[in-house]
Order: sequence, then C-alpha cells, then structure tokens
Amino acid sequence: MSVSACIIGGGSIGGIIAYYLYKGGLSKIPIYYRSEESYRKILDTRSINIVMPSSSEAYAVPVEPRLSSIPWDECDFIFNTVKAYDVESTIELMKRLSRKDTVIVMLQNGFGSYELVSERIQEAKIAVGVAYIGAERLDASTIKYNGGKTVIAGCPGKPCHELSPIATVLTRGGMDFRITSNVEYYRWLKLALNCVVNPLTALTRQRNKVVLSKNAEELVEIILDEFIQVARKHGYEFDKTYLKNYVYKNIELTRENMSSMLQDLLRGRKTEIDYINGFIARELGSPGLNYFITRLIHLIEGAGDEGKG
Ligand SMILES: NC(=O)C1=CN([C@@H]2O[C@H](COP(=O)(O)OP(=O)(O)OC[C@H]3O[C@@H](n4cnc5c(N)ncnc54)[C@H](O)[C@@H]3O)[C@@H](O)[C@H]2O)C=CC1
Ligand SMILES: CC(C)(CO)C(=O)C(=O)O
Repeated sequence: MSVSACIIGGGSIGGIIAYYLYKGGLSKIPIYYRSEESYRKILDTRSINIVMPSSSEAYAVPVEPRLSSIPWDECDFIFNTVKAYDVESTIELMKRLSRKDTVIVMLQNGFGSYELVSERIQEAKIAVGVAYIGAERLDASTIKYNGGKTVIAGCPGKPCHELSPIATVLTRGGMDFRITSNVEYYRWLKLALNCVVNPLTALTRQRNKVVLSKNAEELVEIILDEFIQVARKHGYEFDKTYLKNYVYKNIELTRENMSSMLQDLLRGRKTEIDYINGFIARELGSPGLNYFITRLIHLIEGAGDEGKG
C-alpha cells in the first residue's frame, strides 16, 4: 500500500523528516514553504541538501516545493514542523490538505500546539510526535543534521494505529519511529529537557553542552523542581534523580547541537519560550525561576523594539 506524506515548514525538522521519508521509499515529498523566496530556490533544483552528522557531505533529497498559500495535495499524513508560534498560520492549510482519513503529526516542542490544532481541526486525526533530533537550517535548501533519529508518536488519550503505515516507511528509512499509547507522558518528559536546554543555551548563546557545566547545575535543579510540581498537578509523578539523569543523558547526545531556541534568537526571531518555560510558569502560579527565565527571553526578543516602555 503506498502512502502520501506532506510536510508543512521546510526548516530543520521538516528537512530531516523529508530525508527519512525519501530513504524509506517515498519519491514524491511535497514541502509547503511560507516564503516565496525559499519556494523559488527549491524549485530550481527540486531538492534539499542534508549535511550529515560527522561528515561535511551533503545528501540531496528530492522534494516537491509548494507555497503554503496554495494548497495543492491530498495527504494521507501531514507532518507539521513549523514553530509553535506559527501553528495558527497553518490551520487553514492543514484543513485544505486533509481528507477523511488524514493523520496530522504535530512535531512542536512544548505544550500548546497540539491543543490548538485538536480544538480547531475536526477534519483529520491529530497525533503528536516527540522528536529527539538535532538539526539546524543553514539556508533555504540546506539543513545540518546534528544527530538523533528517534520520534515517539501517538494520539493523546486514544490509540493511534493509523500511524502504522507511515511508521513503516520511516523505520525502513532508518528512523527510530515509535508509536506509543502514552504519548502524553513522553511530551512531559521532553518538556523537562526543553525547559532546561532551550533557555540556558539561548541566554548564554552556547551549544547544548554548556548545560553540562558545573555552573549550570543549580539552575537545572530549580527548573526541574518547578517542572515536577506542575507535572504532579497534571497527574504525572517524576522522580528527580531519574529526570536529572534523563536530561543530562540527552544533553550529552546532542552536545554539539544549537538548540532551536538559540537558532531563533540568533535570527532575530521570537522564540517558543511561552510554550516551554512559560507554560510551567503559568501552571505554577507563583513567580519562580521558569517565570524569570521567560521574562528574560522576552526581554531579549524585544531588545530591538525601540521606544518601548
Ligand atoms: N531544530 C531542532 O533541533 C529541534 C526542533 N524541534 C521542534 O520542532 C519544531 C520545528 O523546529 P525547527 O525545524 O527547528 O524550526 P525552523 O524555524 O527551522 O523551521 C520552521 C519553518 O517553518 C516555516 N513556516 C512558518 N510558518 C509557516 C507556514 N504558515 N507555512 C509554511 N511554512 C511555515 C518557517 O519559515 C521555517 O522555515 C519546533 O517546535 C522545535 O521546537 C524539536 C526537536 C529538535
Ligand atoms: C533536543 C533539543 C534540546 C535539541 O537541541 C531540542 O529539542 C531543541 O533544540 O529544541
């Protein structure tokens, strides 16, 4: 049985998903771009380049560029790989690309994107993918792959056997794509990692390994203490030692990666802080470290705004 898969957002994660879909045997991979400039650039070669981990060689992945303002395909699977703050702008597009049995896989970090889409889209089944992948967009057609190949996916609160056909393709392509009936737990676990790594790398402007330094330890502890309190309120009990080991192990695995939040700040873009530490701060109720981290990142995001306040 052949399946069709479309990608919305031709950035870092979108590029890596395209790579595994292609390696898994899909020959037509539409990628929806927001900017006409990126769309035209990819149209020239109809391919993107993935610079592989520990090699400077680029792997060319054939893709079909599309403009997100012109829905073109009917997709069995839609991988949504835009940043959390751009998800709203993709709702109409996802509706137009969906038909009765379409499954949308939301790959954003943090909490809020899946919730928004499941509230606004009834036309398709909505799944979440928790991505353990490190990647950087070097230019419109070039993605640097820094390692990691695991995606843990499922539909919150219900089984999601509909993911099986795409799991087969991605696994054949070499991705470690797992379907779980408990994706909510994995979302929380990944949130803990992002609450620690993303803001600390963004504030210091360093790659992930900066968090392994002794100077970061007290901050890691407090971020995780607040995370544990909030997770408990939502019915998830995390052991602090287990969580710390998990966080440090994953930082070690992605030590040379530039976090997605640091990439945003270096490009002068806004960040996903409100979906990560901001989410913990709101749920905690009283101002703690996650709250002040969120405020600091907002300060940096707005540093270019003149004449404010
Ligand atoms: N980069 C990484 O190493 C990792 C990223 N993630 C998560 O994956 C998600 C995607 O991150 P990245 O790929 O790094 O972001 P990115 O910024 O590299 O790519 C997102 C792309 O979506 C495009 N876009 C925005 N609105 C659009 C629209 N309406 N239509 C079409 N395209 C649109 C943007 O122009 C951009 O090229 C984020 O939630 C991030 O937190 C998760 C794990 C690792
Ligand atoms: C896993 C990690 C921390 C990799 O950098 C990530 O999710 C991100 O950068 O957003």
